[in-house]
Amino acid sequence: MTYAVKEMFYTLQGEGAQAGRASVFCRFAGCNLWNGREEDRATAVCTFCDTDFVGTDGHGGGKFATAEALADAVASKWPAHAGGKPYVVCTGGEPLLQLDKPLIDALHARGFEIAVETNGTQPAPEGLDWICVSPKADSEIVLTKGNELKLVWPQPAARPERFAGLDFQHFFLQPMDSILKAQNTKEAVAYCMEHPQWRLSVQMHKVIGIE
Ligand SMILES: C[S@@+](CC[C@H](N)C(=O)[O-])C[C@H]1O[C@@H](n2cnc3c(N)ncnc32)[C@H](O)[C@@H]1O
Ligand SMILES: Nc1nc2[nH]cc(C(=O)O)c2c(=O)[nH]1
Ligand code: SF4
Ligand SMILES: [Mg+2]
Repeated sequence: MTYAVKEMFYTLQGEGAQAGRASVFCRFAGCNLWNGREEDRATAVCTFCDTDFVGTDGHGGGKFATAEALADAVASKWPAHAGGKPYVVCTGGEPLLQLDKPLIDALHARGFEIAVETNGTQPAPEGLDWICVSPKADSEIVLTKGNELKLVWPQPAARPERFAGLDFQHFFLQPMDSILKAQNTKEAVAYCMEHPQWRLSVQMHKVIGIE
């Protein structure tokens, strides 16, 4: 299968329980909850996306004809002789529209631990090492277990209580980045203090100004 990748870069994971970890980000093109066009944002299922995932024209992006070719491109972003466990975060767009078993096998063969950032509406292939599900509005999630559930706050149609009983190791509230970010952060802090099952995820990369 051909993989469409918007961009690829080496940075620190900025969100959730793995925040601070050196990671290759592989941003797949396309999403099932928004077409990525600003004129259609208001009527999309997911209306607050902070990411351009349309096309394959970003830095390190492109169309990759095989899993081996894409895995080679990911591996080329990990610094030689870096030591540590190579880590790739598959995101998007919605990565589970494209990430499949051949790509998982090809990344594992190159020594990578594989994380995914997903909206939870697609089943996950076998073999992922870290699954972060971030539910959106009233979309139906089929991925009801994983490593972390990271809910963007506020979403009136997706309250934390709806997800608190699911089978995840970590539960995060992440303030929505919008003109109301300061207010959203205040509210998320208050919710976490009242419901200690939930922890705050600040988008660290935006605070410190890295990709
Ligand atoms: C751009 S999404 C791509 C992966 C997948 N489609 C998803 O939604 O999980 C990556 C992460 O950014 C979060 N996110 C998107 N827009 C955001 C915003 N405006 N403020 C805070 N987090 C946001 C998503 O909820 C998700 O956890
Ligand atoms: N540094 C950094 N950390 C991230 N964690 C999740 C991201 C995403 O867009 O999926 C992201 C991102 O875009 N940059
Ligand atoms: S589901 Fe993820 S990629 Fe799709 S529009 Fe929402 S935040 Fe963006
Ligand atoms: Mg991002």
